[in-house]
Amino acid sequence: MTYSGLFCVVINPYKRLPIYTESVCKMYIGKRRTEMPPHLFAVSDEAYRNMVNDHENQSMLITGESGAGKTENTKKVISYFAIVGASQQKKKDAKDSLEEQIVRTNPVLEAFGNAKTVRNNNSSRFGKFIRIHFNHGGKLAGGDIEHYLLEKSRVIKQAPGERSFHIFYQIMSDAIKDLKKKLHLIRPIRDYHFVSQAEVTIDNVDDKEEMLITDESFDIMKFTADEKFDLFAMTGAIMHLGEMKFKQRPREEQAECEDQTEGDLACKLFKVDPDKFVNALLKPRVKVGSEWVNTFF
Ligand SMILES: Nc1ncnc2c1ncn2[C@@H]1O[C@H](COP(=O)(O)OP(=O)(O)OP(=O)(O)O)[C@@H](O)[C@H]1O
Repeated sequence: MTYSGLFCVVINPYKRLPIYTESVCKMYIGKRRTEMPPHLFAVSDEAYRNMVNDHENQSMLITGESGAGKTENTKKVISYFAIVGASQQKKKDAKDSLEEQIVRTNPVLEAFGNAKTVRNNNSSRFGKFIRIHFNHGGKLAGGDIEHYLLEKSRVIKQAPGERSFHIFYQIMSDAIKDLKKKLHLIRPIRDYHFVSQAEVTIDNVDDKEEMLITDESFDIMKFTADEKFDLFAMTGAIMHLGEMKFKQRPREEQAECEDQTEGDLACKLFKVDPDKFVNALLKPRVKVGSEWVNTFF
C-alpha cells in the first residue's frame, strides 16, 4: 500500500497477509497518516476523525478493475468502523451487536450479488453505496446500502468458466436440511439449465459452508424464518422457471406451454395462480397511453 495524493493505492497480494487483524486495526486508531505505514485503516481512521471533529459526513471511494480487491478492502473498511465505532460496553452476546449486524450484511449481499467470473471467483456483479451512520458520540447507529446495476442477465445465462450467483449453488449444497425438498429441487443441479450452463463449483470454495454463513447472517440481521424461506423460495422458483417448455402454435403467432410441471412448482413457491401466471407469460399486456393491449409471443 502507498499513498498518491488523497488516494491509498492497494495492490491485491492474492495471499492472506497478517496486516488486517484486530490488533493491527487498533494500532491505527487515532494515529496521524505520517506516524504509521500506509494502510487503508489509516485512511479510514482519518475519515472517522474528520467526521467526529468536524461533524461532517465523509465519503470513501473504492475503485479498481475486476479482481483488484474492492470487495475485500470494503469489508476491511467496514470492520474498521465496526471496531472504532463499537459501543463501549461489550454485549454479552457479540452476535447481537449492531457492529456484527453491519459486518454480516456482506455474506448475504455476496450470496445474492456475487458470482464466479473468469477474472474473479467472487466477483461483485453490482455496485453499491454503503452508508454507515454514527451518533454524536461517534458510535455506530446503523447503516443502509443502495445497490446499482445488478447483472441480471447472469440469472439465465453464464459464459464458459463462470457461474450464476452463489446463492443457487449454496441452496443446492444441501447445507440446510430439507430445504431442497421444500423448494421441490429434487433433481441434480445439472438438470436445471438456468444455473448450469458452465461451472457449478469453485475451487477451494465449499458452498455448504458458505450457505451456513449466509443463513446465520440472515439470523444475525434478524430476518425471521419465514422471511428467509421466502427469499430462498423466490430463488429456487427461478430454477424451476428455466425448465418450463414452450412451443409455437402451428400457423399462429402464439406460443403455448408444452410442459407446465416445473412452472407449477415455481408458482407454488411464488404463491401465485399457475394459470394466471402462464397466461401473463404468453399473453403479456402492456399499457399504451391509457389502454391495456395484448402483445402476442
Ligand atoms: N487484501 C487481500 N488479501 C488477500 N487476498 C485478496 C485481498 N484482496 C483481494 N484478494 C483476493 O482477490 C480476489 C478478488 O478480490 P475482490 O473480490 O475484492 O475484487 P473486486 O475488485 O471486488 O472485483 P469485482 O469488481 O470483480 O467484484 C478475492 O476473492 C481474494 O481471493
